[in-house]
Amino acid sequence: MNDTFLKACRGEKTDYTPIWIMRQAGRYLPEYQKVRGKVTFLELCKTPELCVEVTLQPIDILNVDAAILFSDILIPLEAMGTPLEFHEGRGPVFPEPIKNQADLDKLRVPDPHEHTGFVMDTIGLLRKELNVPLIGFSGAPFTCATYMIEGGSSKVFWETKKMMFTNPELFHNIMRKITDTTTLYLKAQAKAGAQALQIFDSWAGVLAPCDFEAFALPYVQEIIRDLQDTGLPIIYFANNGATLLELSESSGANVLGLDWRINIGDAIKRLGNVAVQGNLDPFSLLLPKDELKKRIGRILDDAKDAKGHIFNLGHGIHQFTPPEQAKAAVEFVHELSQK
Ligand SMILES: Cc1c2[nH]c(c1CCC(=O)O)Cc1[nH]c(c(CCC(=O)O)c1C)Cc1[nH]c(c(CCC(=O)O)c1C)Cc1[nH]c(c(C)c1CCC(=O)O)C2
Repeated sequence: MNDTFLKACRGEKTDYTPIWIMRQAGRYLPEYQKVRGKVTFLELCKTPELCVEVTLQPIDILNVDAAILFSDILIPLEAMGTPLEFHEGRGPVFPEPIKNQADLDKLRVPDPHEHTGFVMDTIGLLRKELNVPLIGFSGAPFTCATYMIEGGSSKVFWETKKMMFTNPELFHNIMRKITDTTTLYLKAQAKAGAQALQIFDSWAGVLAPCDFEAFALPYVQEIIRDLQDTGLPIIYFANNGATLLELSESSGANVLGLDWRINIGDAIKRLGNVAVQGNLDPFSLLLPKDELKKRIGRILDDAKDAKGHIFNLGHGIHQFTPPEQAKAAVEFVHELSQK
């Protein structure tokens, strides 16, 4: 069992810097495309045997030090009772976005086994196959709320911010229900066998620090507090969150994910007793190999004083990235960080 990733999460000494890649299972891999060609994305997410297959693909192909459950942050939201669709080229769509309290009242806090049993089944199956740790995950309540309020992806978050500022009570009621759902969902993943949990706050960076503190952070803090009895390391990734670093640390997470917009050494100087994960710009995988290697070396060097460093990209790998570049990056991290 390769436990380098878990050691780094806990801030323990490791023989080398572990690496995994956000969205490491996905469309940039022809092996994924082949499985995905036979089913829709949601069918894939709901078929444990196929989820196991695509979760394992990058472990073998890239030689990464951790696996991440194949699923999506929107799966538990659909389980709350709101229809979810994925449209080719447009991403996720919630055709019935939450507009008022009556819309919210129609949604439940789902039992994770009854409504998302396929996720727990996938975790159980994966643990029998894996020789690296398995990361479970969810979205953070704010990021989840944006999808349910906007009805899908957004650039300006008009509906979300309008609700925050003109009907904060409804906004907080939505956050309450998503938080209760998320806590139960992550606890169930821990019980099913996940060995670390990552909370993705992809859109946290669109908030002013004061609004992040008032509308988003308390719910993340609550989830992390309620997960303490699982004993699992928790990774909190607030994308575009360089201005939110100190607040993010107060989430109580063991590890903070960093995007590429901040120098990792500067981030570490601002933080206390927390490990960091990141932070190579996903697009720098397109650099010629010698330059890619130099960049990786610089990040490893800048992170040398970290309480623990897990190498990763600063956000998900782009779908047109050549897989051999990702493979080379993993090799460079392992080679350059060898103690
Ligand atoms: C915001 C968000 C989503 N999903 C996720 C986030 C947070 C991370 C981030 O900020 O990138 C998280 C996610 N989505 C997926 C995983 C699987 C595990 C892994 O990282 O390998 C994880 C961890 C699979 C997926 N989730 C999705 C795909 C592509 C679906 C396909 O095969 O067509 C995959 C592999 C679809 C998805 N799912 C989501 C969107 C916006 C989209 C469409 C955009 C796109 O197509 O890239 C919501």
